[in-house]
Amino acid sequence: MPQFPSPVDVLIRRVDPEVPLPTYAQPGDAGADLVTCETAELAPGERAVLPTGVSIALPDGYAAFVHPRSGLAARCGVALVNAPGTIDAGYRGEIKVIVVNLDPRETVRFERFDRIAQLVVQQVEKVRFHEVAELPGSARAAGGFGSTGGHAAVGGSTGGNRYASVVSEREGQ
Ligand SMILES: O=c1ccn([C@H]2C[C@H](O)[C@@H](COP(=O)(O)OP(=O)(O)OP(=O)(O)O)O2)c(=O)[nH]1
Ligand SMILES: [Mg+2]
Repeated sequence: MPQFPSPVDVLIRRVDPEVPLPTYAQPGDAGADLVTCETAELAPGERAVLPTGVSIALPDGYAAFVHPRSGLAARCGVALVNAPGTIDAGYRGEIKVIVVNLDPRETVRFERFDRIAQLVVQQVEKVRFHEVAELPGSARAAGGFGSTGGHAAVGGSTGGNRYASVVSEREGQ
């Protein structure tokens, strides 16, 4: 039988006395689902900061990350503005989720205790920065932002190394 590693203990406080605690929907899930305590209606393009009804105290050396739910993204176009949101170990306030409705047409409605995001708890390294005049060389050097090509194409092009073109360019505007 596979053994699950033993879970890390995290203190949690209900800010809303009725809120269900975050739960992992399936064994082995990385994220525990967070709910909204408020109903909210978001028109296309609208955003909201939704309270989850919980605050936590993470052990030093850990952080929690508020990730989007793929089902909400795929079915409703709901994203997190700051994905992933960072919950610092020292933060004792209520965890909030900054949602945005990216659907161009449909209004999205959240009911109280709908699951809106998922919390992934991870160990994080603290670094000490050492200033230098020159950094050591690397194969990538300063290349980035698409320097290796291979992006998705739009408008029926199949070119492997071309970039998606913006609509105004395609229409000659
Ligand atoms: O999605 C999020 C992101 C952040 N927070 C809380 C926990 C986090 O510890 C604190 C600060 O977050 P962050 O560092 O991302 O925000 P900031 O704009 O840098 O604010 P600050 O100056 O308070 O650090 O806000 C949330 O509740 N939800
Ligand atoms: Mg900050």
